[in-house]
Amino acid sequence: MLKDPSTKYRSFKPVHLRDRQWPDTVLTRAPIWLSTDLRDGNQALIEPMNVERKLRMFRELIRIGFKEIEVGFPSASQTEFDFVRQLIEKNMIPDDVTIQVLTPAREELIRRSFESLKGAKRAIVHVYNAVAPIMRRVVFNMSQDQVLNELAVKHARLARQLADENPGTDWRFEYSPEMFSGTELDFSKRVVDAVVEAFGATREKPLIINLPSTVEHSTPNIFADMVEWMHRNVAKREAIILSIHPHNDRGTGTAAGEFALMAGADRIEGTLFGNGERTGNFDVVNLALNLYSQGVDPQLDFSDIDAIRQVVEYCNQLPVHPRHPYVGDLVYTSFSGSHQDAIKKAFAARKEDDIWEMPYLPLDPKDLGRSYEAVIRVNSQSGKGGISYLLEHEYGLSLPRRLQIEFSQVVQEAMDESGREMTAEDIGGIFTQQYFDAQQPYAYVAHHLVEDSKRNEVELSTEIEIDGRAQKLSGRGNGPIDAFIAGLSQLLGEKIAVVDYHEHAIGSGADAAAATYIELRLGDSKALFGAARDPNIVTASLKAILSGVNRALALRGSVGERRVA
Ligand SMILES: CC(=O)SCCNC(=O)CCNC(=O)[C@H](O)C(C)(C)COP(=O)(O)OP(=O)(O)OC[C@H]1O[C@@H](n2cnc3c(N)ncnc32)[C@H](O)[C@@H]1OP(=O)(O)O
Ligand SMILES: CC(C)C(=O)C(=O)O
Ligand SMILES: [Mg+2]
Repeated sequence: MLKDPSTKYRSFKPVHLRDRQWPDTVLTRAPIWLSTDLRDGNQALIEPMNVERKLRMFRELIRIGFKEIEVGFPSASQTEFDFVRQLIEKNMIPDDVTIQVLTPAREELIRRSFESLKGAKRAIVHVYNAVAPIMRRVVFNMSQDQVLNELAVKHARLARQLADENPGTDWRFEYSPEMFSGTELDFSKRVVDAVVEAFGATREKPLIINLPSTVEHSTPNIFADMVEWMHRNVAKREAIILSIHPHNDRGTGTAAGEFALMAGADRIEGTLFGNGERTGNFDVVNLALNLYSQGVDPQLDFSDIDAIRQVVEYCNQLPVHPRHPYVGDLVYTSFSGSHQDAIKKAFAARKEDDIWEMPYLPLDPKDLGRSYEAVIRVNSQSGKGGISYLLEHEYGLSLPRRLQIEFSQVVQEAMDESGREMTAEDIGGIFTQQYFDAQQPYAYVAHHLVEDSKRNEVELSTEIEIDGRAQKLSGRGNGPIDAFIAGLSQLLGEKIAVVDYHEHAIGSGADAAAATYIELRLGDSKALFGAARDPNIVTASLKAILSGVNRALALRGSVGERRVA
């Protein structure tokens, strides 16, 4: 029998932390953010950024508001080295921004990294070495003690010494026990405690201890437990800025980041839209906007998110997925009818300063520089709500409910035929053709209205065309609609009953027009709508009646039987 292939994997072990605190914590302020777009993001690209692309990204990160930016791995290549030099020599680092460089715990690479930073006002030197059992065994062939002493402590001392030799720079340090997520917790603690001592970290001059899920191995609650365990058990917590660096192998990088901040981390490293090794680094935009949509200022500016996406796509030469949280082309779009209906109603109910409570829209697209245009798009999954939303937003036409139902059937038929999405323009075109242009065979030409105030009546003389031939009508009634219906019924030899009437203004000032929707029944036909718009409100009503009559006749197929007086 074939062996079950899943047996070659092991399940992750839970952390014994019975009194864990993080599940009840609520995040109320932004963490310290570090962007590693120019390092971890860059090292994962098919074609790493050249200096021009790196500069473009660097400027964008500053514009967004990052105060700590990992600008590269200067010992990796001349491009990386030169980029750091350029930032320093051309004085391109704002006073409130600190650059950071990464180096492995290897002497020559640490020395080269310090060389790249010569003349910097401030800098963070980030030293890492792997600590996980798999790396100790297959890469280093070292015991725990050897990794602790010969990699971590020895190189921490070297970094400190090189800093002392270059006092012109305000040095800070970061140490990462790489593969923390796959390492025994007690060993991670031993390494971290030893490195904190080796760097001489104090409350006043703290060391950044960065705990990476270099590879995401477990559910995010386990990572949070590990971070809380470290937060509570390291020897000198007061001398540490506790940082985290999640990856996204299981697709839960954002959740791991959020939980770990709840678990006591002060700082988080990630990239814009989550570019990075394999499935990517933790997505800073995702978490920042999660905070924002909970009412917490993330201290990063994403008010023009599409412009940021453009820069990121240019620099990384990778597209951002259309469903990517907050930024994807489709993430503020509802296609399904019931969603559209709820959004339309919630927009109508919303007042200017209300708390944002919008079904299916966790965040106001306007806050990110997005318009409402793409919020509702209509395809075969859509209903009357979406269709009438588009007519209202794009054309100012506010259809009465029964007309929404009638018109959505017309649109559905057109969509079933074409099988494709309908744009607002398509829908506007169908509405115009079906209702406003329904002026054949009976077309409005002119009218004259005389009020008979004594009898509380009006007398209406109307000129219409029937298939292009002029025809005069006259009638009396309690208003122009009543009077016109009287004349028209006589002409047609059929009763016309007005079932419903709605009218509203479109636009204002000189360009204002009236839109009129009249539901009528011709003879014993089923009731249907006519609609018209015109700067003159009476004209709009008369045209709407003719639109309804023409539509009823067309539906009945009796156009040929009409009567001419
Ligand atoms: C999780 C992370 O993202 S960590 C950051 C990873 N990023 C990068 O690696 C990008 C930039 N890296 C590079 O350009 C190169 O890897 C360099 C320049 C750093 C090093 O290149 P090389 O010296 O050619 O080594 P290479 O990377 O191929 O292999 C690693 C070697 O270093 C050894 N090594 C790894 N860590 C250490 C260490 N801390 N001390 C000593 N040796 C080490 C490995 O055992 C291996 O040795 P071997 O060649 O004897 O088998
Ligand atoms: C160097 C470290 C922080 C890293 O990128 C990782 O472990 O993912
Ligand atoms: Mg990483």
